Amino acid sequence: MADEPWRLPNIVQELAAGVQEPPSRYLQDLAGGDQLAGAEIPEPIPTIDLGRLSGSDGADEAAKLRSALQNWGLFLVSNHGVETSLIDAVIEAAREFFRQPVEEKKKLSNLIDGKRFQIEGYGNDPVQTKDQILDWSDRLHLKVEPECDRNLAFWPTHPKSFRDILHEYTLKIKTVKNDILLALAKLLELDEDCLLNQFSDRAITTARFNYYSPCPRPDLVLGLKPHSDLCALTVLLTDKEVGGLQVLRDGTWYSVPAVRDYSLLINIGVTLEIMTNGTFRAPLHRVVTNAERERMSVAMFYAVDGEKEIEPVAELLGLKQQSARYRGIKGKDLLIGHYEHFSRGGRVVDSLKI
Ligand SMILES: O=C(O)CCC(=O)C(=O)O
Ligand SMILES: [Fe+2]
Repeated sequence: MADEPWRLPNIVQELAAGVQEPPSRYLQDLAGGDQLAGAEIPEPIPTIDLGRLSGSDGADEAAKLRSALQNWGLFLVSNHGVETSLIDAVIEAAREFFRQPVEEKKKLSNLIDGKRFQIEGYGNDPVQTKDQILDWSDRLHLKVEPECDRNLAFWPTHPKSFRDILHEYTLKIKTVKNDILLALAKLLELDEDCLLNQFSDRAITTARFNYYSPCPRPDLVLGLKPHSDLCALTVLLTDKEVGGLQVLRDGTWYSVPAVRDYSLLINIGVTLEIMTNGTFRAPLHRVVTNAERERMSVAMFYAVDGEKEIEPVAELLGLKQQSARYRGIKGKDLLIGHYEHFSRGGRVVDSLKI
């Protein structure tokens, strides 16, 4: 089956350089009158001061966080302690990587023998069915934690600083993730480390560098199809100048403006939706394309150990006297389910509801 040519999508950057019109496999079916241009967001995505949230006078920030989670499943954090110079360096290193000729990048291909898909490496997401609508983006996906499991063969050597910068960024963002998990547990009135403890030293963190080439038909083509992230939390660095991310609320796609001030965008993933028994919901989001400008983003995905059973946290069920609304599932099986649903634009978590 690996020999079926439809399973091997093009590198979009290559395609974009050579075609006037996107091939039919990239065109959305907009029969229902859906439009890709999103609605203007009615209020800004709340920005939470992470220093204050974690301190003793964090009540206002906690209230903001609660409302952001209820309304969007997304929030921004400022005062997070990650130096602006490091953030700039991450973006610049990613830009340098993507600026290389496609042939260079293909040396890190995510296709084994040019055929079989694996998660790590440079390329596209897997194609599951012949009629799957493809995304107008390329990405480099790397496992960064556990550190001893890094596959350095996939880590770029150009620019030369790439590996060191990603290593440092991994260390810094981890503290942000930890602070957020502590705050979320507090919000749920659980022991502070109740959520944090779900992540063992075998928990998997991946970094995904997304590159969206300019697309001649932004009215018909998506950069990334609707999905919810599979992990517990995503920490996203979005392009400072070019917007494109949209989030679904009450049936409407809202455009999330580009983040210009070094805040980090935090996105709840399905693992946390299950753990919190649906109290925090993983939002559906997608990325639209831009006719003139390239766009980039860097996502850090915090998942659990593949062998861990993901299920509603017992302490929470006890506290709220709730029964579990989701079936338990192992981290590695959630990953398999994720890609099956992803190809159809659905959420694996909906199949786990009791
Ligand atoms: O590019 C973006 O803004 C979002 C990327 C995203 O949703 C993802 O990588 O899961
Ligand atoms: Fe995402």
